[in-house]
Amino acid sequence: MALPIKLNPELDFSEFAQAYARSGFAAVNDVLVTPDARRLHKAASDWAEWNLVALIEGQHRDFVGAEMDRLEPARRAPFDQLVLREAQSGFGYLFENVPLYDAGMRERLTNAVFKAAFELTRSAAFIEMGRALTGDDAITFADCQLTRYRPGHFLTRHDDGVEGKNRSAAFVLNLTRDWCADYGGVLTLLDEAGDVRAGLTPAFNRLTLFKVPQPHLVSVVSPFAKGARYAITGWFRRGEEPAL
Ligand SMILES: O=C(O)CCC(=O)C(=O)O
Ligand SMILES: [Fe+2]
Repeated sequence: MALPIKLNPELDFSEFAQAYARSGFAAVNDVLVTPDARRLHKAASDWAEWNLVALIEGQHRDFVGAEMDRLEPARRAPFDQLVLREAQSGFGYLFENVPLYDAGMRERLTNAVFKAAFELTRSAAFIEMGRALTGDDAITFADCQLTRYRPGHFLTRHDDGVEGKNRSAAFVLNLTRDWCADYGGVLTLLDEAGDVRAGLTPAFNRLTLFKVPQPHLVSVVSPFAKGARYAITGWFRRGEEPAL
C-alpha cells in the first residue's frame, strides 16, 4: 500500500469559488501536497501499460498503447486515417489513459500510487473540495481517469453534457512538467461563437474546474513537444452513484 495522496491543507477555496461562480471556471495552483504530486507524476511517467483510446466510426475504442507504438508505419497509417476522419467530421479523440475509476472500483489497479490517487478521489475531502469550489452541495461522488497526451494526441470540441451522468463540473488535475503553450495540449474553453474564452496551459499540480455543459477541447500536442501531458481528468457528479 502506497502512502496516501493528499490535498494541500493550506488552500482556501473561497476565492476560487467566487471566480467559478462568476465565469464558470477556476484554476487552483498547488492543489496537492507537493511531494505527493511529484510521486504521482513519477508513477505516471514510469508507467508502461497505457491504453490508447480513440473514437473510430463513432465508437469508443481501446488499444494496448505499447502494441500500437510497435506497429510498422504502413500498418499504423490506416488507423491514423480513421482517427483523423473522425476529428474532421466533428468529434474525435486520440490519447492514452489508465481508467482510474473503472479499474479502482473493480479493485483492479495494480499500481499502488495510482490506487492512492483513486482513493483521494473517493475521499470526503475531495468531494468537499468539489462542493466548496462549485457551490453545488448536491455533488456526491467523482469519477476520473489518468491521461497521457503525446505528440499528435488531441480531444476535439465537446461539452461533457451526457444524459443521465449528472455531471456538475469537470476537473483536470494537471501533472505536466516543463511545458509551454507552444507544445499544445491546452485545455481550451470556448464561447457560443467558438471563440476562445480561456486557454489553460498544462501546469504541474494545478486543478482546473469548469461547469458542465460548456464547450471545450484539448488542442493537439505539437510534434516538437518534449515529454508528455499528464493529468487526472474527471467529473464531480450529483445523485446516487450507479452500480458497477
Ligand atoms: O484533459 C483535459 O484538459 C480535459 C479532458 C476532457 O475534456 C474530457 O476528458 O472530457
Ligand atoms: Fe471534456
